[in-house]
Amino acid sequence: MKLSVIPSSLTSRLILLGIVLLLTGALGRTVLLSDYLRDDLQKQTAEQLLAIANYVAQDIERDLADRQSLLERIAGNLGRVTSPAERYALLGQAQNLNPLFSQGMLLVDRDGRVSLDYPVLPGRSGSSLADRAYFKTALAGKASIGQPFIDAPATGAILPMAVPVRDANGLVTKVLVGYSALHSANFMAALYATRIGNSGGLLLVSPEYRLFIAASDEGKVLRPTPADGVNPMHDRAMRGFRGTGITVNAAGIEEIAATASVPSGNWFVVARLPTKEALAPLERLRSFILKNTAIILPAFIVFMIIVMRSMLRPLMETARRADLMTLGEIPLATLPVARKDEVGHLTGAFNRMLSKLLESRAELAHMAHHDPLTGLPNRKLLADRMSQALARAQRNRTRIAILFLDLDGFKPINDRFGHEAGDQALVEVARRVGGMLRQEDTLARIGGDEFVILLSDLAENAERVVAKVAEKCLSVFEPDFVIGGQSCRLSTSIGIALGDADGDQLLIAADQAMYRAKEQGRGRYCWA
Ligand SMILES: Nc1nc2c(ncn2[C@@H]2O[C@H](COP(=O)(O)OP(=O)(O)OP(=O)(O)O)[C@@H](O)[C@H]2O)c(=O)[nH]1
Repeated sequence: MKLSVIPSSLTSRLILLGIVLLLTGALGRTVLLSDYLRDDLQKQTAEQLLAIANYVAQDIERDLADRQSLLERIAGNLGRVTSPAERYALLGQAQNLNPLFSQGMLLVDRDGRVSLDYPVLPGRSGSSLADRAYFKTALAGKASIGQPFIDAPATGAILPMAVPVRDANGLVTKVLVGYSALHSANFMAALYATRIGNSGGLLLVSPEYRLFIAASDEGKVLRPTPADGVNPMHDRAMRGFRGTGITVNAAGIEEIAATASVPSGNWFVVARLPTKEALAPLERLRSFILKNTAIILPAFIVFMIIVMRSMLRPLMETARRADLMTLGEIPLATLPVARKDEVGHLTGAFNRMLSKLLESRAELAHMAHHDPLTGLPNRKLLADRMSQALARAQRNRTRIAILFLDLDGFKPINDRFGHEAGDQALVEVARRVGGMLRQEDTLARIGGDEFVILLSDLAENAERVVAKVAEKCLSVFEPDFVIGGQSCRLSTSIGIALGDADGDQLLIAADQAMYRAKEQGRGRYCWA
């Protein structure tokens, strides 16, 4: 990802990250759930279809068994009567008691000719069934179910069933045939009417005749089954496979299918449902998650903006105040630590850094205004104090005094005892002279062995006061100095200037007066 597309604001980045996580989460959930649920749904659908197929197959099996046993009972009774009228009455009675053969019953002679039909319908009596396989099987002494056929469009497909009629010796004398309309209410009407889902349904298949015997889809009834190779699962079912599977039907639609046997008819029931429909809940779940995410997203963004702003407010405030400090719009000062979190930590660190900065700034300021050896104010600070004192003097009609001190014969001390010993002597001079001054007076070191005393707010008796200070100053040099372990004498020459106008002029005047003191023998003071 190019850096330029990442927003520079932390809030925007976190919101962007949140959106990415939210979308990834939604997408991840959709993909993972889809995979997990797809298998589950397919398995569950297959199990349900198998249960339906088994249930329908058992129902048909029972219907066939009921019909066969009814037919056998009637055939048994027929064997005991001989006159056509009695036989007709017997058939009528049986039909009235249990109308399982909705299209009636036929009594067929051994040569295949229909000798009796109930109810009497045009064209049936006298017709021949000699070529029908079910007739031949029944004639051979075995109950049989024939290939369904359509007699008249109104009745739909009819299923013929046949049983042998035996005489007292057990010989097959006739064949009793029963016709059931497949879609009659007490037969397979339910199968015809059953839909599984919107586009799924049931099929009853005869592998023997390669026919759809019954189907939820009326258009398939008595139509040939697909050719081999068109529908792999159908091919397996035709070869005897019973169970569940996923296949592609003749129309090219993938479907989940389950098969169950109807042994009496040598048929099998297929319960099927297009996979797309079976997995529809998955699609609904997917679109629910995506819609949900689309609804949540704006709320999430608003929530994130509010939370981020509230969490980052102290940070923004810290940055704002730090900006103002660097621009000099507010004084450097520590910031309040509002919270004990990372922002609080950062603010604390900022405060500590600021303290260090203030300390080193104070140190620098001190260094800029003080003599590093003696710690006394330097020439710059002296100039500041002089200008302040002069301003006061002009305001209050007072004067200031400058006492310019230059040590006498300091060079030989340096030469004799070394520079370090000379430094000690300078520090001692600063200590002694500084010690005899008042708090409000200023002692500055402005050069190698040059010191200046600034006395301010002097009134009428200025000369007397200043002279006294100059004398005291000379007196502090009277005790010997211990330099390099040896006692030495040290003195100073002092030039004094009094005034209230120009500080530089006062300094020059005091300096010149100091030179005169040197000329007059050193260890004394001279007035400018
Ligand atoms: N130890 C030390 N010596 C310094 C320092 N700054 C200046 N000096 C020395 O102080 C001396 C001052 O020179 P001068 O005032 O001409 O020497 P002086 O012997 O006092 O002469 P007069 O003022 O005429 O009495 C020089 O030798 C400088 O090297 C310092 O910080 N430490």
